[in-house]
Amino acid sequence: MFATQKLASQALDAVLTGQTLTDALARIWREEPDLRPQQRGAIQDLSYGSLRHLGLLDSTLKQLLNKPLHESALRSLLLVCLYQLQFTRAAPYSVVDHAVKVASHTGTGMGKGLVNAVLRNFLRRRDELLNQSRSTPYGKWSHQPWWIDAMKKAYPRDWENILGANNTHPPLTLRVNRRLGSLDSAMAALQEAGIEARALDDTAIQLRHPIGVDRIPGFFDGLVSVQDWGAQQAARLLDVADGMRVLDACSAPGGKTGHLLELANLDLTAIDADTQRLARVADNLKRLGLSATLKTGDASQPAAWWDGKPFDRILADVPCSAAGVARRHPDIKWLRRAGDIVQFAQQQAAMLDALWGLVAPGGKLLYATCSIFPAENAEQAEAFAARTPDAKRLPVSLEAAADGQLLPNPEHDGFYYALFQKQAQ
Ligand SMILES: C[S@@+](CC[C@H](N)C(=O)[O-])C[C@H]1O[C@@H](n2cnc3c(N)ncnc32)[C@H](O)[C@@H]1O
Repeated sequence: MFATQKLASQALDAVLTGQTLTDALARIWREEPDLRPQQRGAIQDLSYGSLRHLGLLDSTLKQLLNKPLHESALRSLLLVCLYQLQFTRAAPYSVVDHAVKVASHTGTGMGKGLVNAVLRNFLRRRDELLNQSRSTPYGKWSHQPWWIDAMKKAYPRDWENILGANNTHPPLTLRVNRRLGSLDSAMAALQEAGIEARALDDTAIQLRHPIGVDRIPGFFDGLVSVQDWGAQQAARLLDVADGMRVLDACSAPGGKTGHLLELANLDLTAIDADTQRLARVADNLKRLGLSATLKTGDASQPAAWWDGKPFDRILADVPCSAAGVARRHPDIKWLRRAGDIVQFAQQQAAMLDALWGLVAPGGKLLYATCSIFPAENAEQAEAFAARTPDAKRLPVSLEAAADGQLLPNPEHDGFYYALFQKQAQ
């Protein structure tokens, strides 16, 4: 436990000083190549879990300290330990013993006594401390106050469900490749492998317990892909047919590119601004046995990569705050600033305007985000429709959300879709 506790604290500390959790963990895997898979799993569980419940843990730690703790490495260690004591089955004496040892190797090494006292005090006063922490929105919902306020304002009925859903473990959903099999064949393969699952519709299968892709039957042969149910709506809504010229303008890592190509024989161009991420589109298509033209490019500057031939369909799955997938990336809850939403919205508007010029008359553009902030979603779509006379807004036929806004729940992540058709002039 010594190594996992120490390295999870380092990952948490990196996020609290501004790094993404993905980058923080990647650095740890690089620097500690000898970690066993089980240890890696434990480090992930501890760092993800601590970030999920950070508001509660932080509020509790503040009560246990007589004065603010400026040594950030020590503070992160205590937060991870409180997470272990409250949310895992680790034996309390072992958590405390290891934490004291980690503290002697952490920062100035002066925190051993403090760690021991704080953790033992927590064990003695747990209920009283947690009740007090949960009496504030920050402690109760483990989100930044501006985020909580924004959700209350945007979703007066649903905000508590949304914040609660953001703190749960995300579901793992598969998309059946209908070119290579059927829902029934995929369900049968799962059953044979002893993996409990249920169908969400005629293509999506949710596993009861998330597992690694190496254990999913048919994954490496392209029979199924991992894709949230909410994300699976994009390719359906775009309504593609054989022979169409299609642009996937922000394509990496290629989840929706692959789905589009599974649904019809398309002349598809996949763009992404990030060349390294674009390589993942190539990998995904290879696994599925599908192909597209891949180009590194900026969706808001098509002059640099467009050949001048209009597209029948464009998917604009734009970069966004990712607030709808916060449970998959709990660091987002702490790294985002309110001003980021405004910046994302400006970038998205520029992309929409630039891409609209590439749509053929009668063609369609689907605007998509994995956000739940209205500035990136409904307000963005309304503003675009208002300033674009030849854009006709089409209804999105989503059972789960007539207005195109899916909110995170046990079945799917938070997503937004708005569909526009270009009117012939
Ligand atoms: C939401 S992700 C796309 C997910 C992808 N459509 C899928 O389903 O797998 C947004 C992508 O936009 C890319 N991106 C960011 N800025 C961009 C820009 N100016 N032009 C094109 N792509 C951009 C990012 O690199 C990222 O891969």
